Amino acid sequence: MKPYVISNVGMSLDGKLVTVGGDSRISCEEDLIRVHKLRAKVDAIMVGIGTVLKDDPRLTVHKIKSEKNPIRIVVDSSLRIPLNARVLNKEAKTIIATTEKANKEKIKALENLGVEVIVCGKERVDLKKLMEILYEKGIRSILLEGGGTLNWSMFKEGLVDEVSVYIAPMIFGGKSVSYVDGEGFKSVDEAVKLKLKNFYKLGEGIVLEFDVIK
Ligand SMILES: NC(=O)c1ccc[n+]([C@@H]2O[C@H](COP(=O)([O-])OP(=O)(O)OC[C@H]3O[C@@H](n4cnc5c(N)ncnc54)[C@H](O)[C@@H]3O)[C@@H](O)[C@H]2O)c1
Ligand SMILES: Nc1nc(=O)c(N)c(NC[C@H](O)[C@H](O)[C@H](O)COP(=O)(O)O)[nH]1
Repeated sequence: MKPYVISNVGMSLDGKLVTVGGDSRISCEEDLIRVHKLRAKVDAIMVGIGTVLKDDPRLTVHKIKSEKNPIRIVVDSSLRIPLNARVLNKEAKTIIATTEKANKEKIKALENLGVEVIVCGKERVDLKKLMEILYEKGIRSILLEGGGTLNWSMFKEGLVDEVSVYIAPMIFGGKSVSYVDGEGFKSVDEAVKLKLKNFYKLGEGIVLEFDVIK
């Protein structure tokens, strides 16, 4: 058994999550409210360490009123997370998923901050195993916020159930982080297939919502 996973991003029309210059101001204010309503509905929010290192996100519900904050999950193979990262603050519970490569002292330092460290995987975090562990902990829904590398692994492993994307009316061009990176599928047959279930204008952009066809 695994939690229900919703993948959400804000992306440019050409599918990028950030410009080649590292600027990721993509979602309009209305979309950020939509994202925080999503955050308020799920048990946990999950990102890769690349996102933490670039954005230093809080991963809490702060754009709308909410009684609780979801659990924050960071996938971080070699525990590169800085101890002063905002996602480690006291505003919500945080789980770091890492691998056997992780430095034991760093694990202790994180646990001293009240962070739960889950070791699962040798080189990279074993995401299938992680989903089972999180389900056993009572987590039934996860908002996967990216970035492109973690999104690839989650789609590749068939762990994503729903997709919602905000497409901003912008073209970034260049080779920067896209919605789903990684090695990619070789053929259309292998590609993840989606069923469009809703779409609507939001601010200057458009939101598309899909179910993943399993
Ligand atoms: N616009 C948006 O909606 C949005 C959302 C999230 C992130 N971003 C942007 O995306 C960029 C970060 O994306 P990224 O791809 O560099 O990093 P990422 O956030 O996807 O983190 C990837 C890292 O997670 C770790 N990891 C451990 N186990 C893994 C596994 N099994 N599979 C994959 N990764 C695993 C690895 O260290 C890997 O490098 C940043 O620039 C951020 O601003 C944008
Ligand atoms: N949906 C979305 N649209 C964006 O334009 C953007 N840059 C992100 N980025 C995802 C990142 O993980 C964090 O959502 C932001 O960096 C905000 O972080 P906060 O948790 O609000 O501090 N996500």
